[in-house]
Amino acid sequence: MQSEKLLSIVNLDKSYGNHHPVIKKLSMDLYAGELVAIIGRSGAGKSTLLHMINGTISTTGGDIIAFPDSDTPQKAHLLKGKALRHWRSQCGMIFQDFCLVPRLDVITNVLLGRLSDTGTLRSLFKFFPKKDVERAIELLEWTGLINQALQRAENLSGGQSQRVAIARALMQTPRILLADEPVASLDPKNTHRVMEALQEISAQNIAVMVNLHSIEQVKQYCSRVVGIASGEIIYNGSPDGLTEDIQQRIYANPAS
Ligand SMILES: Nc1ncnc2c1ncn2[C@@H]1O[C@H](COP(=O)(O)OP(=O)(O)OP(=O)(O)O)[C@@H](O)[C@H]1O
Repeated sequence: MQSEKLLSIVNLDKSYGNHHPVIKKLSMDLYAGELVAIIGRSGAGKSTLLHMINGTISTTGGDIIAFPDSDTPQKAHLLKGKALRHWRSQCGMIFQDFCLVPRLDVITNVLLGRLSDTGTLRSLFKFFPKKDVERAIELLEWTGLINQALQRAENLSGGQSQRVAIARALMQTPRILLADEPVASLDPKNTHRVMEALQEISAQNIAVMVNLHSIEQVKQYCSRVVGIASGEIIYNGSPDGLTEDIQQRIYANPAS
């Protein structure tokens, strides 16, 4: 049975100001349960793509359709205010530098994933509904960090911090998780734990889209890979089909 299509990106364009376009007529779909790697040279447009999906960077042209086959498809790139906040709760994001609040304890950092629903003031005074606290505990158990729940986030290692960031993103029970170079600063052991966590998330029928720099990681963990060069898709398919020739085209110097 075909998985549910969660996202349809159609002829997406992006230019920053009057500069050359960084994303050009890019089209791709995303399905529930996939772990899709986005690869390409530095500057190829990978982060820009993820941020446009999440609504933190505006688009210049084209469409990002959320839940295209549902009864209520939405143009995600046009959402504002409450509707945009709701989309971001359905489409979580994690980053290379984790973006935790260092002086807050680990469990509060996870609970901050519910900020849009809880409200800033309540969160500041650590008033969280019981069901949210129970969910945060569950997520910390899953990430193997329950013993660190009351430690300040600033005392965690990079790998632990990234797992907390993942738990925080999962607090909203998103349908899609976007990960912008989540293992770029991690050692091999922590990279493995984070990539395994992303695999487990996709196995829960969540679509995961991850920017990666290592072909080895793509082949080891991902179900599909999209190779981008200068804002255009060069390859979209199985990691096994990523031949030397295709890799050369993806990583070719744009000036050559
Ligand atoms: N705010 C901005 N204003 C102008 N140009 C920008 C801005 N953000 C990104 N760019 C440019 O857009 C292009 C794509 O950048 P982007 O960060 O999306 O690439 P990337 O593939 O994620 O690179 P990396 O792997 O180094 O993170 C680059 O040429 C970059 O310099």
